[in-house]
Amino acid sequence: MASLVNDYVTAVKKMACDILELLADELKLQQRNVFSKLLMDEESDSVFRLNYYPPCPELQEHEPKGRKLIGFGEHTDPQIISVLRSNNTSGLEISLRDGSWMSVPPDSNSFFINVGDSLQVMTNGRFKSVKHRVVANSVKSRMSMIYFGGPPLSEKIAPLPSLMEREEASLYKEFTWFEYKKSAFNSRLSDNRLGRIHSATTHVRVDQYNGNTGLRSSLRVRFDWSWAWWALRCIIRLYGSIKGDLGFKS
Ligand SMILES: O=C(O)CCC(=O)C(=O)O
Ligand SMILES: [Fe+2]
Repeated sequence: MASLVNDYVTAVKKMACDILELLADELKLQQRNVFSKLLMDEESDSVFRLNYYPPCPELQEHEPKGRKLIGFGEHTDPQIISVLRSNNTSGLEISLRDGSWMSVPPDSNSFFINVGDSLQVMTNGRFKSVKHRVVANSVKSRMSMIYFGGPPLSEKIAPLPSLMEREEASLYKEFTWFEYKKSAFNSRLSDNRLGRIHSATTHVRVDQYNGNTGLRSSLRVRFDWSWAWWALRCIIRLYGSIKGDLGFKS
């Protein structure tokens, strides 16, 4: 199993590097490995994560129309690039400019690539890290696996001087990846992290993240208050029906 995961991560990392080199070409950067070398570095702080979202049958039955239960709250990925693969269950949504959410069609034969916050900063906003979330599915479980390609902890992240046009203002202050990760623990998942390091602000305070370094795999289901509310209502309903079975009046 461990070697299967390692083989998968090695292959996906290579693909992430190829994509980053194509992006560097697109930006007409002479050093086409300027992004990919951060993932290739021995000290690269990359993470591999498995997410499991159980089906939520109660959703269809009881949720008022239009309301969605959240499996993974809205956020942007903080690293450089994320490569996601899922089973054929829908749930992933991206936030559009007007604030509405668009569903990403599930496709177990495709990869979904996300620009991370660090790439947004290095490109001075030319590439944007898009906000996304996962909503619960009422009938099928969703599984996803994501490779998050991150730089070494000590790497300084700032807009690339070779990219900046004359007189172009740097939109972000420089920070190390370690600082960004550390401050991640002190904020909420949905916080606008990059807003805090915008060069108009007076200090660098960075944000959220699952702080482990190195390769890591984990299985988890995100906690969200809407789930707690839903669970509470299930318990109340269950309690009501048990009382009924036992002959109590509800
Ligand atoms: O499970 C998914 O489809 C997305 C999960 C995600 O965005 C993440 O783990 O950062
Ligand atoms: Fe994500």
